[in-house]
Amino acid sequence: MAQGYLTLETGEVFEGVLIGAEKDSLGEVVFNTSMTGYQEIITDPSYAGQIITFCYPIIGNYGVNAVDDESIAPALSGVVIGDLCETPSHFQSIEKFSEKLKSAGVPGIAGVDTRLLVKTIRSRGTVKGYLSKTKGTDFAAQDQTPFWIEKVSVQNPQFFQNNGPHVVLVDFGYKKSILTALLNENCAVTIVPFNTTFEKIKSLNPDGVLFSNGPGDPMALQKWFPEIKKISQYYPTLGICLGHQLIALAYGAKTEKLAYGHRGGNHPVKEITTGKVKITAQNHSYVVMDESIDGKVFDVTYRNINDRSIEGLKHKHYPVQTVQFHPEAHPGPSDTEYILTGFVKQIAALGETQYAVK
Ligand SMILES: NC(=O)CC[C@H](N)C(=O)O
Repeated sequence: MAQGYLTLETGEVFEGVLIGAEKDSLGEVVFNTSMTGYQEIITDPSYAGQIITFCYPIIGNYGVNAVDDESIAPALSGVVIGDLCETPSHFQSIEKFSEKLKSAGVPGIAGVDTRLLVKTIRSRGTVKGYLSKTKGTDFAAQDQTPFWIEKVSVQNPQFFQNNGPHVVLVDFGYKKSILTALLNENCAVTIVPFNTTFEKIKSLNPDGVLFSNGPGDPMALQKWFPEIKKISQYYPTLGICLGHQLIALAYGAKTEKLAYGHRGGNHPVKEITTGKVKITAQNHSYVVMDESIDGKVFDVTYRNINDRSIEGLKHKHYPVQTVQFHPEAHPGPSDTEYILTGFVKQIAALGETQYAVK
């Protein structure tokens, strides 16, 4: 295996051996603290454009299976790991982690002091990094931030027949587990491209709308905020992660970037109404700013225990709720699965009573 380097924009260089696809890569270097779930993490479309550092030291030990991918193809820019296991052991394993990276066209670097790298990101904030056989790069010349959502969203609507309520899933880069959770509740689901208009959604006659997770800065979708607002005023709506941020923005709130994001499977959030703490799966850089919330429009439903950031909103008049964390889990705990099942129950009940605005 060839020697390689991860050069940070701030000048630090980390050495290791190159794995996966043989190509140079530029990305935002982030870290995930989950102890398991590397397959779900690399296939989560929200990581598009990012180089993920796995904090857990051994990666690859249970291989890669045929069922846990969260999307058709990984969209991330690279991985950084400590100890790569090339002798996986698990009854479902069909290939090695390094083989998966290679076939998916994802470059990586192993044998890195990931603890030091994570400490560096924690002190510097999220920085860009360059993965290559050689040290360094001209970041200014390399730099361009594509509109990732366009690359990961479906091109055309996809319909899944079922005998329960009909949910339109607006795809900014949805995780398969969101679809699976809806199908498990017997929902019929239409997945639509991120730029689907209110009128088009109306023609699909849904019982509820779910705005998915997705990569990048939610402000990149600014021109769609009026459509998002209209849709959520007309249909019972759930927003997950990017979907949460978009709904908040559509109603006039603001978002900001965290120093190094929340990514992992053990983020504690408090449910305000009950005072109960749930352990959640998270993967985000941006948060809705507290002071930007209009208390006449939204109630804050969840808060992060570690930094008190907003983790959920509920509209005061419309049946609209949003969560910054991932109730569909995968990877991570399913403490908050009730949010998805509750949404389906809610739209089924509203459908029966002829939801007033509709
Ligand atoms: N998982 C997500 O939907 C992430 C949302 C957004 N891209 C962020 O980083 O904050």
